[in-house]
Amino acid sequence: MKITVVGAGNVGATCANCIAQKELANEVVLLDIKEGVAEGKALDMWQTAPINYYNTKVTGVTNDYEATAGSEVVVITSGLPRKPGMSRDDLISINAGIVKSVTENVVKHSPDAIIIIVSNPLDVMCYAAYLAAKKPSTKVFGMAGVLDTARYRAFIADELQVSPKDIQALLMGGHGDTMVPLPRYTTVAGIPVTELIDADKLEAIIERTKKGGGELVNLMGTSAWYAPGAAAAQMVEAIVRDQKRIFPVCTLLNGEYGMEGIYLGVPVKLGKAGIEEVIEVKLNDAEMELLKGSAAAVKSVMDVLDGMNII
Ligand SMILES: NC(=O)C1=CN([C@@H]2O[C@H](COP(=O)(O)OP(=O)(O)OC[C@H]3O[C@@H](n4cnc5c(N)ncnc54)[C@H](O)[C@@H]3O)[C@@H](O)[C@H]2O)C=CC1
Ligand SMILES: O=C([O-])CC(=O)C(=O)O
Repeated sequence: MKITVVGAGNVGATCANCIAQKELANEVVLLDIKEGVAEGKALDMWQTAPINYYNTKVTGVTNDYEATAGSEVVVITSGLPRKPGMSRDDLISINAGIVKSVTENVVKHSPDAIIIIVSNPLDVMCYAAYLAAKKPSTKVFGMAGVLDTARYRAFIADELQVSPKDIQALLMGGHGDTMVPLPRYTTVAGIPVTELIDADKLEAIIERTKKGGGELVNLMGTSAWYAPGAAAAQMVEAIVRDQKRIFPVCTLLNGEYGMEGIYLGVPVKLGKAGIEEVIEVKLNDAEMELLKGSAAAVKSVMDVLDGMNII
């Protein structure tokens, strides 16, 4: 089995490395447009195989989609990351064209592949890839919620001084500052988080989560990669091992949550077929208002994409 990661930058290389270390495929192909970069990073990774004891062959190519042919899963990370002072939405003018052309090339060589989008602005890049791929939306979706809930769970673990393994959480909406962490659906080893952390502290954690990407951009001058790469690899694992994991994933809504024709983060079941089920949890009025607000923010960026007339 072959898995391709497009974009051998910070996130793509990290994701490919996680996939190889978990031995999720026989071969991982890393593709980039920058001459030699994917080849170099793949070679460097492959030289960790004798140290980290894995067999997955990692190869790198410069824009050669022939080498990606027959991939079962393709992760698309190509595109610009933001710099301090920018929002993810500011990336649309460049990244929309990149995601469109990459998706077309991917589908040409791997028509049956499940495509996971990582490039930002995430929700709208999923929509762009869906339009370019001309495939069912169950096979074209995006990584954001796994990362955003991981940040939220890590902050809760810090606050309570407990293992991050014991924090379960749900977060919905777009991958922007309007995302909706849901404390009512957050537990610590089954205990509602609201019984363990007081409301003010929980609110501060929620606010930090919503701006979690920006916090890292301000620290590093570019955006995060360890957790994003690992999060995308965890989605790949759920698919190739048919795990039926329940993750928040950016997916096209077809009436769920009263919304239609918009990519938004909601809980789904992820397995061999891609998105096997969209799960509709009950939201109270306040939660629903927040979700609608987040959807409105995504919709305004979708309108920018439509105005670009590239797809
Ligand atoms: N969905 C999420 O939660 C997250 C999304 N991101 C997004 O992921 C994207 C990648 O971020 P980084 O890896 O940090 O950036 P990076 O700049 O380190 O890597 C991007 C790579 O894409 C390559 N690339 C550009 N155009 C290409 C094309 N047409 N074909 C193939 N490769 C191409 C570049 O040469 C570069 O190596 C950004 O848009 C960033 O905002 C980053 C973190 C989390
Ligand atoms: O913040 C960014 O620009 C990158 C990203 O999506 C994240 O780390 O959540």
